[in-house]
Amino acid sequence: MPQETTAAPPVVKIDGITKGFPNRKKGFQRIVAETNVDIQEGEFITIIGPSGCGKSTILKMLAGLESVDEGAILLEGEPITAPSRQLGIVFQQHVLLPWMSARQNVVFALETEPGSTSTKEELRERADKYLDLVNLSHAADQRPSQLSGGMQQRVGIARAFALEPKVMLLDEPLGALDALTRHELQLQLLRLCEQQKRTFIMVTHDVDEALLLSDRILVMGSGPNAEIIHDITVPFGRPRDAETVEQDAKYHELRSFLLGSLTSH
Ligand SMILES: Nc1ncnc2c1ncn2[C@@H]1O[C@H](COP(=O)(O)OP(=O)(O)OP(=O)(O)O)[C@@H](O)[C@H]1O
Repeated sequence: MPQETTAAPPVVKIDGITKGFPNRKKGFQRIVAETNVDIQEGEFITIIGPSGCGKSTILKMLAGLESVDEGAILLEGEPITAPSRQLGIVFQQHVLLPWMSARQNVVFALETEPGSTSTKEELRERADKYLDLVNLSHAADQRPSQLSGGMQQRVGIARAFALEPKVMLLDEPLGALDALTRHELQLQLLRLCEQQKRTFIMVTHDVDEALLLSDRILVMGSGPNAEIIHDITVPFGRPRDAETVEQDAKYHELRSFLLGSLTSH
């Protein structure tokens, strides 16, 4: 008898979605063409594409912050129609409460989580665990004004991760940082993601960041009515380190391919 192999059901299924917006000249303009993607639990997916092609729009639909026009996005088989605690978001810029310390900012997010039954002490421990994971234990008692931009971003990342969502959505999470801080945080994010074994969907403009962090890279063509033109499996094993990845011939091949596909559209 032939053995039947059944793939695990995807944690996220983007099932025939399209999306457009009202447009002053045309009445309505479709921004995202019909899109189908299956994402397995534990995968790190990156979406790249030319400016304005609809990357953030797709992420907002995944977050339940924007509705789909056609099709559906399913999280473990259930349509995403509103934000939920299963879907964490890290934006380019974090709004931290300026009168609270780094730790209090994380604890506050945990306290306001619906249905939380944890004690103050447990929440504080969880906050400290995630601040430690982003190397910020030493700054836990400092307020945002006492922290650098990179440190503030790390508090934002710790806060989102501490909520322990099933899927973490990252919209240009390191986009506002200088090159050196950005590279440091890429390495930290790589370690954090490999430890966490969660599902990640990230939007970035940075091809190197995409190659370092992802298992799959979805390349969008230019809009309007943009489609995913490539779905690339990144061939580097895990755990990864930047030096080994950057020395791999396949890295340079993929990098040129990705840069070429971004500039040719
Ligand atoms: N709420 C909205 N109303 C009208 N048009 C919108 C809305 N949100 C996005 N758009 C339009 O949809 C298109 C895609 O926007 P989106 O922000 O998703 O692109 P992007 O690929 O993330 O761009 P970038 O790389 O520059 O951040 C743009 O033309 C934008 O003006």
